[in-house]
Amino acid sequence: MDRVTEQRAGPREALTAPALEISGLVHAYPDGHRALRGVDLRVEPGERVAVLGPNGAGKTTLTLHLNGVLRPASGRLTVGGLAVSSKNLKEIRRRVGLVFQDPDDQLFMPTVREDVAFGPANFGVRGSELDQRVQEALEAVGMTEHAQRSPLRLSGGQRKRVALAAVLACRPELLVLDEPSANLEPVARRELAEVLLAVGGTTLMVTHDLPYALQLCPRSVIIDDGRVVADGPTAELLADEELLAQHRLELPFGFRVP
Ligand SMILES: Nc1ncnc2c1ncn2[C@@H]1O[C@H](COP(=O)(O)OP(=O)(O)OP(=O)(O)O)[C@@H](O)[C@H]1O
Repeated sequence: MDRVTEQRAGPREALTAPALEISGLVHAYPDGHRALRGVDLRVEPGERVAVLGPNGAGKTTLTLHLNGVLRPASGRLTVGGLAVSSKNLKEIRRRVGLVFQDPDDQLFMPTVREDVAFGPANFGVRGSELDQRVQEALEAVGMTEHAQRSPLRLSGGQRKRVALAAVLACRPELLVLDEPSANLEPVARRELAEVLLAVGGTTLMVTHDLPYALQLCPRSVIIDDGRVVADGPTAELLADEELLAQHRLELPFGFRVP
């Protein structure tokens, strides 16, 4: 590991389960490629953590383990103290809300409302509670007035908001976002940042957008070649030019970490 900066001061509460704990996670794809080579990561409740790293580092592979889409070759993951395993999969999927990079992978119902209701309905939420969850999630992302429209007719930024609302309506304990700012125009990118800051909660955000990581996530981890190579305050990691260069990370031209 190039560098590990301990972000949290003081003794840890031994009795409080971490929001996410990953130890020794190894993943090999069927062709034998080892995309994760022993990842360790602990995220406390309420933390917002950016996952940074070059193309092919293993970031998406990591996120797909968090709700059991991929199974590890070895290692262990827990979410709120519960092991990610086939017997716990339903509860793990209730706890972990994964927002994919491309909202088209997530939205498939005739209307926005039905898309946002789909997840909680699938977890058994019905009637007035379902209505309330849908309404709250649409309000949180500023899409209430579009509830009856087809997701197909929305802009890319609006579709991203609906995909986020669909996950928020499930009230996940851990929100996982894969490239939330990708393909967004500057205004939509800023508006989504405002939504994410207002939503709060424990969040893991994979991104190549380093200023976005700085704005939204006090802590970042850098993954390269299937391993965590740095973990610390985002401002400190992004101010370390040598560290960034070593892992093919680059701030936009002229951007200075305040
Ligand atoms: N289905 C697959 N079969 C074999 N190898 C794969 C598969 N999917 C991904 N890989 C490989 O695993 C490694 C990690 O890929 P992953 O998509 O997790 O990286 P990433 O960090 O998310 O990259 P990017 O920033 O480009 O999205 C890469 O070398 C990739 O080629």
